[in-house]
Amino acid sequence: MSAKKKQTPLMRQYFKIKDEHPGTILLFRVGDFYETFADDAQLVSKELGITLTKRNNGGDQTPLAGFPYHALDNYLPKLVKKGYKVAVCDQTEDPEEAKKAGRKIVEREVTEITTPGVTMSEKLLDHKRNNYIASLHWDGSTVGVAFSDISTGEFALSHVDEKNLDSLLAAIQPSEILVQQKKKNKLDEKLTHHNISYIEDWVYDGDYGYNLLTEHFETHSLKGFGVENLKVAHVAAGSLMHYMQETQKAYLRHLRRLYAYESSEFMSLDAATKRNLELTASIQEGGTDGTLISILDDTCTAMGGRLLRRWIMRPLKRLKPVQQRLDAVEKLYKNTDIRQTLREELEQVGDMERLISRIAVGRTNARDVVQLKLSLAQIPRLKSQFSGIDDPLLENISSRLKLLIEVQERINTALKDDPPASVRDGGMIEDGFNDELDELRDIAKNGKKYIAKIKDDLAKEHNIPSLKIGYNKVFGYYIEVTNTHKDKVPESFIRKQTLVNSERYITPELKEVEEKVLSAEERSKTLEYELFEELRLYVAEFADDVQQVSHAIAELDCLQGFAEIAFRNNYAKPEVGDHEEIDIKKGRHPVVEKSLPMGEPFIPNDIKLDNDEQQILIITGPNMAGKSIILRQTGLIVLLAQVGSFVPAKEAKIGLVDKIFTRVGASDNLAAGESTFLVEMNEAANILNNATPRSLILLDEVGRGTSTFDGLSIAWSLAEYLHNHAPVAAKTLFATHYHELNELEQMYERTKNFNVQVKEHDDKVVFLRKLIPGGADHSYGIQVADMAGLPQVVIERAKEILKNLESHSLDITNKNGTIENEASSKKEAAKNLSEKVEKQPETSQMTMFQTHVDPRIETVLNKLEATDPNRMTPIEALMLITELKRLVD
Ligand SMILES: Nc1ncnc2c1ncn2[C@@H]1O[C@H](COP(=O)(O)OP(=O)(O)OP(=O)(O)O)[C@@H](O)[C@H]1O
Repeated sequence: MSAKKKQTPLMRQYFKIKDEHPGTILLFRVGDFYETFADDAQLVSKELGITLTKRNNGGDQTPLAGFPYHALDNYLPKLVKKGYKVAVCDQTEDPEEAKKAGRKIVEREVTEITTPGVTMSEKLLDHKRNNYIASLHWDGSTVGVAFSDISTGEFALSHVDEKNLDSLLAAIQPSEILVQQKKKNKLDEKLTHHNISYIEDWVYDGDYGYNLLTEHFETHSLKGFGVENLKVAHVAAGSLMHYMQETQKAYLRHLRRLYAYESSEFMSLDAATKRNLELTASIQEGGTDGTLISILDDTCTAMGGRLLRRWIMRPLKRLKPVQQRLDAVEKLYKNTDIRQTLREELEQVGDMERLISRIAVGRTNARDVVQLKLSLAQIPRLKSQFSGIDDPLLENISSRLKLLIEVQERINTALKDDPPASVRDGGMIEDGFNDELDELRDIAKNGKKYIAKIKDDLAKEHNIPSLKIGYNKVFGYYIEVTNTHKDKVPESFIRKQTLVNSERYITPELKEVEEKVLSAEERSKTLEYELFEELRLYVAEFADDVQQVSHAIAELDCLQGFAEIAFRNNYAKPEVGDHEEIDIKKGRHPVVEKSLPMGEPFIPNDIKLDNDEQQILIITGPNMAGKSIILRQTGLIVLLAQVGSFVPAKEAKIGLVDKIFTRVGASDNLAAGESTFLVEMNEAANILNNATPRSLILLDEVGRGTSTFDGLSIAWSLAEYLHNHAPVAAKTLFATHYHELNELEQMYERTKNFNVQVKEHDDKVVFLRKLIPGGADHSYGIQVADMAGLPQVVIERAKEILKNLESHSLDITNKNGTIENEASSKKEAAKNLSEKVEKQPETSQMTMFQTHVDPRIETVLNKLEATDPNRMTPIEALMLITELKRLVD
């Protein structure tokens, strides 16, 4: 609303600035308040629960909502957490200056825009996770991606094929994504679930982006960063740099380098797999309870915590770096003393990575700088721990731990150990650091002493023992005399103020001293600020070094964390190799084993998968038997191994996996507004199109989101496809309630049946949780329902119905002949069935589905069998159809 009619000068200024910052809430500083007007005021008042009032605007009443300036740190994060962008507009001159220059209102400028993806505020950042903003640019099916975390200085570029974009975004989980305005109505639906900011089209034109980057990095090209060839990503990176500069309004001197993010270096995990494996967020509440990271994070620093999250989201795919991490973990695992000391030292390291970012950009104070110094002081202690360890990765980390002594010393001599939070009020700089400052401080201090002396002298001279000297902003130092002694006051005192019980005066002598003290104090505050700025810029010059050290510390922290967890939770070092076998002995689920009720042991299981004999394992077993847990623990063990961690197993041989896919049938995706079954099928299609022989596929009751027959058919043909169609042939665990799938074992040589064992005792099921070869013959669904406490009458009735269904299906089976009746051996049976599948799909379907035949079909068949159409009148035929219709309705 930029009203063009008569406006007050203040409102005119407001609307001008507001128009210059579309899409943001403008917090407009007026005196001691941040105000919002018009539509912003309505919104802010609703979102923050603050009062909505009105302000006179040239006769009109403009809605107004505001809060005191000191509440900014409280309210601003609340708005940004709700997904808004917030621009802070400050007064950039003293009202006195404005008056002198003949301006009616002070000048104002937007000093910072905070958005979900671009912030340095500790109130908005989680110290254990990166806050990424990504930028996308398309060229055909190639997507140029740039992403950055401005709070740590990371800035990466990548090219991905459009179909892999989901996986990349799942790995970085950006809080905000930048897209060119003209793509607005053409975005893929998956992307629209992200927080998207649309950027003006011109930013994507020509060399603008590339030039912005080379200007910032002060280079002629981007060759030195190894990203020169990522042309499409240059445009994305340019728009990202443009956006970050526009919002931060500062020189981002801590963005020191670009790097190429090679998706091909990392195992691919799409968003659904990350969700299903509950890596960093639980499916139920979205929190971290019950997630892999909640078990695995034993890092001691914020930087380590963030890196661990990145590692978990991007497991490695190449052997050498995996082995290097595992070897380093082993060294630290075996060396408990060193590990414990390292942990103690790491506990003392602050978040250097974010400290240096704030210092570099200028959103900082002396406390941050002192904190940085204390963290740097830990480096020699960390380094000294490595002397006894012979390990290439740990040695490499040690060599990257630069001591940065000169920075520490400079901070040490410049700053007091416990400086105040404000940088404008003095008290930060150490005595003896700057001569002029020492002199000014002396004057201020002596002046105060002198004032105390004046007080004593006056009290004595005029015999007023209670005479006081005070200070306020309005008339500076004053003498205060209570009414009891009023008559003793000499004429030389100049009266300034009358209070209820006392009078206040000044004297020329007092004013003279005051002038000296105050100007010295003012000057020293300004000088302290200047000295602090000088120090800040000096420290900022080391941003790159501090970042490198931070990365080394983060890596060390993750490795020691893995070692500590392995030690505490009894994990084993996996044997990772460049082969195609997965052989896990006594594997456990890292999260479930920690959350079982007291006294209930976790039952470990073996899993062997390969590309020759056991490519597809069909896992059956009753509800609650533990099928899903076996699938998930296999996925997690493979993932942990490729992250470089020990694994919850007695032994594990892991052939490098390039992608893990996990699908759970009928998973809820109502938020996305899609039918659960459609989602399930989309996901299945995605697997078949992307899996390779190196992939691991975990299918948990896929197909159950539709009718039994459809579901079974889909599950069956999925398994067939995975077995038969090169290049898929991916290792697959298929948990299912469709016992019919067990027939696949007879037909396809690399398919094997397993079941999770249970025992029946007094009509109750006892879960043994053991995975054994062979298919399950029973579902025990009714017994499980009984255990869950369904009313007894429902259970009894269910048993009756089941009996009925089973006897009907038996009849049909007998009519068609069972596989066992037709064939003497299992092998032959398989051959028979496979022939049927190939030659006579209808017959084979009957065989496959026989235990699920609807009893109504049988009735219909019986009726038809007893009918001779040649002997029926048209009316009789019509009546028969009506009767059959009634039967099936
Ligand atoms: N190996 C195990 N040792 C101990 N408890 C286990 C084990 N596996 C599973 N459980 C327990 O059994 C519960 C059910 O396991 P899970 O969800 O895997 O069953 P399921 O066979 O997939 O069931 P459904 O078919 O109903 O989905 C788990 O939540 C866990 O508490």
